[in-house]
Amino acid sequence: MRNPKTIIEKIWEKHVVHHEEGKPDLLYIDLHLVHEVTSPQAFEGLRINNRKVRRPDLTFATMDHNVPTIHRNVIKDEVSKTQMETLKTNCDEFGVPLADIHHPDQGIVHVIGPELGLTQPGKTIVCGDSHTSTHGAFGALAFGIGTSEVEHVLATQTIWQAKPKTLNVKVNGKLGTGVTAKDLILAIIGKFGVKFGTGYVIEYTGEAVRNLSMEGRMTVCNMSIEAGARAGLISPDDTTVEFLRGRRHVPDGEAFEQLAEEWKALATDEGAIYDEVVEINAEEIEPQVTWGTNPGMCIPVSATVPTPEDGKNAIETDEIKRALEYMGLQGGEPISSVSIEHVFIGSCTNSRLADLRKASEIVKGQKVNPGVRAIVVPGSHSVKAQAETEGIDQIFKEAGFEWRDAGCSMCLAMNDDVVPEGERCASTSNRNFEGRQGTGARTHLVSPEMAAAAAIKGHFVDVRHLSVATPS
Ligand SMILES: CC(C)[C@H](C(=O)O)[C@@H](O)C(=O)O
Ligand code: SF4
Repeated sequence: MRNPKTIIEKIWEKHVVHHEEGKPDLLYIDLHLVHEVTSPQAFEGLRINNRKVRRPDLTFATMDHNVPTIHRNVIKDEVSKTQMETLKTNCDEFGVPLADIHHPDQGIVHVIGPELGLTQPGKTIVCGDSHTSTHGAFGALAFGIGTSEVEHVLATQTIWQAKPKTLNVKVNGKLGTGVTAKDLILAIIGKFGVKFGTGYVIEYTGEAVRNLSMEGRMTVCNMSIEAGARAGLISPDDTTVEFLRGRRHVPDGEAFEQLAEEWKALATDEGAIYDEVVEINAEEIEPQVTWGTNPGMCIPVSATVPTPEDGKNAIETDEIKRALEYMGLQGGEPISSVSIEHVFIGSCTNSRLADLRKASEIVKGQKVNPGVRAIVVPGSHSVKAQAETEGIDQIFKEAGFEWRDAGCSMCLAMNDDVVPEGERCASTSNRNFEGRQGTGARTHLVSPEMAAAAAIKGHFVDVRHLSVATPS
């Protein structure tokens, strides 16, 4: 091959509408996803300027951040209510398809895109939401944008973007039994830090990445933003093609086979050069638990919480001290000795059917620890319905979990699902920032399996050594 290219370069080149040396490129956008929080001012801008949505057919909206997960019609918070009503009015007026709160397609925007087959390899995908990187799992160039950019894309179907640098995160070897995609991405961020991706689009490669399911790949790409990256993606392969086969927005028959070949040809060419490469060995990764207030503050479940003395310099020492204080930890205690009061299984990181299935395997026949309140919030209406068909809801309910309707929920506590001040939550979401799940709430990020095990035991446990038969 003459000029081997990364998938990032290939997608970029296909979408440049206007290029001027030394300036950002104007990129064509294939799919614009919209939710209630970051769109109101954008639509208002169109109205003021008397503009239309240029391609309503390439735009898709849903309600996810604010939606109640019990009593769908009772929206107590006025801001939430207004945002949802405004989205409905805007979509009606501008002709944008909307999966509203009662629609069977409703769900977290990053769960329904792939589910409906709207997310496809090679597409440029944007949304006024940082975790748009999730869609990169399909070999799409997908990134979050701000509200003024949402308006620009609505009006023009294009966006100004500086060409990003490329970073290859190569994951060698195989993940061990009981070690998940969530543990992999936490370990990556733990090793390289929350800023290592700044200015880059990451491509995840290597044996462990190839072996991941599409759900696992979405979990990894979802958290690219927590590494500071613009986006994260994985070159498409047969796993990608099979996930998309038969989905609503992909063609069928011969047209699909042809498209599948085009998709696979997008994969990074042998010998393509990245601006930067980092490597990690999958075999060394254990199930992870975050102990602090950013996703990089994570340790293997067998480890002890760091102390300020572990800081490599004054800044780090200070960061550890502050995080320990917020989290109500001493430092030096085994993370497995830390007890929790809440468990949240949900969010665009880990609320897909595969996540719920795996968590339910741990929960089956067990009881939620009496000191724990545990909730499961499926990522979409469709995930919920499928889980119910499989009896997964029953497993959770019999164990004492609450089984909710789809939405972002306790991931960021914009609805009623809040962790009270000073209380601790094992959460399958992607952010453990101060106040993320409620003022003063303490979040520990884990995989769905680890969250399920913590719900049963009341503290963190290594799922690999979990003896579910002997409750402790
Ligand atoms: C509300 C939205 C803008 C925000 C984001 O961009 O990520 C939210 O989804 C989050 O996860 O914090
Ligand atoms: S589930 Fe959480 S991370 Fe994902 S879009 Fe909603 S609020 Fe953001």
